[in-house]
Amino acid sequence: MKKVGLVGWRGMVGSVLMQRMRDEGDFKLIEPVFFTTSNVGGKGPAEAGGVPLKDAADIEALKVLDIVITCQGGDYTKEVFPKLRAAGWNGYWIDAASSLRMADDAIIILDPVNLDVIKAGLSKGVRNYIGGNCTVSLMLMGLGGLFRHDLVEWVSAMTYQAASGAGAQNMRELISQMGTLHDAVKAELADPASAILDIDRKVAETMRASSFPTKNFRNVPLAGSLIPWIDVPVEGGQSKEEWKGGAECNKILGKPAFRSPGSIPIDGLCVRVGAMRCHSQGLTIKLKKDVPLDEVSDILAKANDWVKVVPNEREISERDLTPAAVTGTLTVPVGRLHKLAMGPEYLGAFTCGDQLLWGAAEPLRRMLRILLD
Ligand SMILES: NC(=O)C1=CN([C@@H]2O[C@H](COP(=O)(O)OP(=O)(O)OC[C@H]3O[C@@H](n4cnc5c(N)ncnc54)[C@H](OP(=O)(O)O)[C@@H]3O)[C@@H](O)[C@H]2O)C=CC1
Ligand SMILES: N[C@@H](CC(=O)OP(=O)(O)O)C(=O)O
Repeated sequence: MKKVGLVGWRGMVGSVLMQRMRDEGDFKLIEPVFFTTSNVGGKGPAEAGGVPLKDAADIEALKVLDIVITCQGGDYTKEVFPKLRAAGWNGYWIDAASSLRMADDAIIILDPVNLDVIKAGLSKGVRNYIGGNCTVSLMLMGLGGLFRHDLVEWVSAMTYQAASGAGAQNMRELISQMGTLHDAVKAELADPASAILDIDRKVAETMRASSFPTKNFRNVPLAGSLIPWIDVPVEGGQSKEEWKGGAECNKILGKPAFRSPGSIPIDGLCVRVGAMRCHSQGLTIKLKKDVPLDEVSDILAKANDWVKVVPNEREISERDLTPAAVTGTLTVPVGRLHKLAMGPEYLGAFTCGDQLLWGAAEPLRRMLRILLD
């Protein structure tokens, strides 16, 4: 049995990964070894079999492993990965963090979309397999069929990203904000005769007050508002989250580097909204030719087992194409499919997916299974 080290297993992404591995029986196929950065010698999960947690910075302890899966974060990767390779370790490194994604000796993993790229990497001896950015992975899970059929000239993605993408503390803060807003107008809400503009004014005053809980969202409200910037600025007016759309999508698809000849232009604006853990995206897709809508639906629906085409009708879109419907599931609905006013090659679409499942944990455990097969 392969010895598999798990680092970051108790964090938010790690906990989702652990649950999925339990659900799919992955632990029966491996000898798991659990690590920690904060509690060496402490008690691991049930799967640790009573073996105390090992030090995640201990290169000697990591060196004996066949595979390391880490959800610990980029700082851990930057610190430990180079030392482990420098010590001669030749195992497989599977990572949720972005640090190594664009490295020449790393493959970005999303096997329902790029199993061919992963297999080519394995046969070339690539040892580093990195989960993609959540927004990118969810877009490709939804639209993979159009890319596979080489129908896409370019894509503009306007995103509606959940609090979970910013971390566990941000999810808590979003709920605190919601509660604080409700508390501020509780009495007025209970009185059907109260004026809505008074309620609105009080809500606005509350979210602008210095006492409003905003520490984790860089001192701005999210509940009742939105944040039109995600991650650090990069060149050309983009945020890094927006840059990842082009850079990572092309790499996942095995295309030339973003902005070089043969790559697919993918760009847009990334926005944080008050959803909990599902990222949504409104997409404008320039097709290479006028493909009839029924063909588009068919191509999308057949691309993988998780994508679900939602008919472009009001009730079913309101019900099925939302974070509330999708959260906690692996289903990636894609809908609002229609040709846009710009012309028959311009396709409008909307998709939504759980950013902790396909956006983070699921590609990692599936890569493990590919290595075990
Ligand atoms: N959040 C997201 O949406 C995505 C995150 N990622 C990547 O995954 C990495 C981890 O993200 P995420 O899981 O959100 O980070 P978390 O902050 O939830 O967990 C990271 C680590 O923090 C430590 N930790 C400290 N206090 C606690 C606590 N109270 N509960 C749980 N863990 C605690 C744990 O390490 P220890 O047990 O060693 O103390 C844990 O492994 C990110 O840095 C990013 O690189 C990738 C895709 C999406
Ligand atoms: N940046 C993403 C979450 C994330 O962790 O992305 P990445 O894995 O590319 O660092 C968000 O805020 O929604």
